[in-house]
Amino acid sequence: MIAQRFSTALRSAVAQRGFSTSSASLTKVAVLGAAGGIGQPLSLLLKQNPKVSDLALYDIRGAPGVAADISHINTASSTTGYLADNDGLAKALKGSEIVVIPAGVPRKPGMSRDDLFNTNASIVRDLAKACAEHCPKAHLLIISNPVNSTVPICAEVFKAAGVYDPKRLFGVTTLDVVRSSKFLSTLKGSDPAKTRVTVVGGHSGVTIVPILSQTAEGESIVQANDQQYLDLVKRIQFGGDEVVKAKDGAGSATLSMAFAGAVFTNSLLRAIGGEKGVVEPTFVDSPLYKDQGVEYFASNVELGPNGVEKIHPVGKLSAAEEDLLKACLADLAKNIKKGKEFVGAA
Ligand SMILES: NC(=O)C1=CN([C@@H]2O[C@H](COP(=O)(O)OP(=O)(O)OC[C@H]3O[C@@H](n4cnc5c(N)ncnc54)[C@H](O)[C@@H]3O)[C@@H](O)[C@H]2O)C=CC1
Ligand SMILES: O=C([O-])CC(=O)C(=O)O
Repeated sequence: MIAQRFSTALRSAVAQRGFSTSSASLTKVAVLGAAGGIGQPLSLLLKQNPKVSDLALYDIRGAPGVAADISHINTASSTTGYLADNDGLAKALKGSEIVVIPAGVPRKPGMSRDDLFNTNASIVRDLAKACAEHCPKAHLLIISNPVNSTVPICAEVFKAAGVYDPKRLFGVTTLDVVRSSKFLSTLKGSDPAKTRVTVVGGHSGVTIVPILSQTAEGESIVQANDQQYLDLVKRIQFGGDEVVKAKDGAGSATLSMAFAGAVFTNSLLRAIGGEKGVVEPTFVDSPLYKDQGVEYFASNVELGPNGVEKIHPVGKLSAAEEDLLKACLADLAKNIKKGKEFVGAA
C-alpha cells in the first residue's frame, strides 16, 4: 500500500515535470557512480522514464545490488548492474547513448567544490577515457564536482582520443535552475512549476548567475535591488552549502540532485526523440565568452537529436546581473584552466 502510494506520488511528480509517456525512441542510459547518494535515486527516477530501454548501472561498489533492487520495478526497461571486474565498465558503456556521471566524493562542511578536485578529477578523467573508447558518440552528462573543471577535463580526454564532439558534452547545472524556481516561487507565492529561472555561468558559488530579471516573478525583486534580492541571489548561489551544513558531514545534495539530473536527462531524451524547442540551461563548450578566456559556459541551450542544437546568449541583464556576470567570468576562467591543465592541455 505504502509502495503503491509512493509510486503514484512519484509518477505524478514526474508527470508534472513534463516526463512524456510516449516511447517513440528508446535509449540505453548508463549511470556511472550508480550506487552513490545521487546515483541510487537518479537510477530510480530513470527507471520510471518510458524513453529508457536499458539502464546500465556501474559503480566500483554496490551496483549489482542497486540494479537487482531497481530491476523489480514494473516498467518496461531492463536494468543491469556492473562492477569494475569482468570488463564491467566497458559492458555498461557499450551501446549507451547517454552516460550520466555522478561518480566521485561529495563535500563535507567547510569544503568548497574546488576542494574535491584532487579526488574527483582523476575519477572523471578515467571514466571519460572509458567513454571515449567504448561509446564515443554518447552524450555525456557530468554531475561530479567541481563541474566547472570536470567538464573541461572530459573535453580534453575526448580531444586527445580524437573523438570530441562539443555538442555531446554537458555539465548538469539543472539543480541551480530547480533551486531558483523553488526559492523565487516561495517568496512570490507563485506556482514553482511555472516559475522558470534561467541560470547562467557555472556551478559553484559566484559562478552561478540567476537571471531573475527575465522572469515575471523576479522582475520586481531585481528592480528593488534591496536586501531581499541580495539574499535570494546568495541563497541560489550557495544553496549547496545549505544542504552540506544540514547533512553535517554526511554529504551534499543527493535527492534534489537526482531529481534535477532526471529532469535534464529527460529533456535530452525528448530532444533525441525528435521533439523540437526543448531548452535547458546547461554548461557546455560555448562561444559566448571565449574572447574573454571562458571556453565553457552555461546558458539556455536548445537540445536536439545530436545534443546541443543552439546556444542562446544570456540576453538583457540588469546592472546588478552585469556585475554578477563579471564576477562569474573571472572565477570560471580559473576553474576551466585548472581542469585543462590537469589533462596537460592548457
Ligand atoms: N552538479 C551538481 O549540481 C551536483 C553535483 N554533486 C556532485 O556529485 C558527486 C557525487 O555525489 P554523491 O552521490 O553524493 O556522492 P557519494 O559518495 O554518495 O556517491 C558517489 C559514488 O561514486 C562511486 N565512485 C567513486 N569512484 C568511482 C569510479 N571510479 N567509478 C565509478 N563509481 C565511482 C562511489 O563508489 C559512490 O557510490 C560529488 O562530486 C558531488 O559533489 C552533488 C550535488 C549536485
Ligand atoms: O554543494 C555541493 O557540494 C553539491 C552541489 O553541487 C550542489 O548541491 O549544488
